[in-house]
Amino acid sequence: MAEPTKHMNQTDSIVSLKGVDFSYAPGERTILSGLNMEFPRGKVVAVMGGSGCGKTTVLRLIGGQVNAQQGQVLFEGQDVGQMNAQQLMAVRRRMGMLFQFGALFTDMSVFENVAFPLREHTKVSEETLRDLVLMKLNAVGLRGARDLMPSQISGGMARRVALARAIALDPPLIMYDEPFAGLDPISLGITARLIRDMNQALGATSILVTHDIPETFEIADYVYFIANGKIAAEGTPDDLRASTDPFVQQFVSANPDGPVPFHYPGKTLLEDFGASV
Ligand SMILES: Nc1ncnc2c1ncn2[C@@H]1O[C@H](COP(=O)(O)OP(=O)(O)OP(=O)(O)O)[C@@H](O)[C@H]1O
Repeated sequence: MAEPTKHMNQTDSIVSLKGVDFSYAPGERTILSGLNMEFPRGKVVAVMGGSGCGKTTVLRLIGGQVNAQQGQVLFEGQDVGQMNAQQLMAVRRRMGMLFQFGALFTDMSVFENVAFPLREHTKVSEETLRDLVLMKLNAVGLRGARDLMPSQISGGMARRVALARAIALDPPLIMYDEPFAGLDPISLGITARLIRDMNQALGATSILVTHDIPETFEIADYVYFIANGKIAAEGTPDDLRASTDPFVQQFVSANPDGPVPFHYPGKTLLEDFGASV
């Protein structure tokens, strides 16, 4: 197993997880156990791993939607788990979030979707708001689509609108939960490139929860693999491609079986069918 955070600059992380233990309810399965992660400013960091390993849970911990039972989740040096509702609201303004499938408000135009966080959280004039929204839409190539409704645009375009909305308040941290899910290969490539470019343009830090190895390795500076509640492997995409660790190999080569088993634990074939195959 890799040593935690061995390549990371711990002194300038926007988010740090330190010895985090988490389960959804007392006595329930431990999802994360003694987890240490660093998310350095300015970087794109991917969080990968098998289905149900706790990737989205990491984002929820950072956003303060759930709290660790042990350890600390630091955002800009402050423990998110210790914040009151008002402090949480203030820090969430500094976190852009692109949810799984990037759901848009279906009864609002593309323009109004991107304007929403600005209207909610700022008191800018209509004129400034218009300029800000058009700038964000321009950045994702959809300035011309401002008056369309979500039902009139493709899935790939919707994802880009959701991205423009996530960055509307110029957050220093952007979290993406499965940003590539359900996209065709071209939209997928465009979205990946936009995530990288937005990070650069905003001087932000991006956390990317995803299953898509090729796109992720193309744009991430650093990758964590979670398994069994811990960091099973970590490194730059080049480190991981060169790794001989069977766990990393299974993911990088997309093998269905390996250290991460294909079968959910249960009865043996012999017990279920009375025969071994
Ligand atoms: N609200 C909840 N209450 C109880 N258990 C939950 C809750 N949300 C998630 N879980 C469980 O916690 C585990 C981790 O879930 P999580 O969504 O973080 O996984 P993930 O790695 O993001 O999975 P996927 O890649 O399939 O989206 C899963 O086993 C899931 O069933």
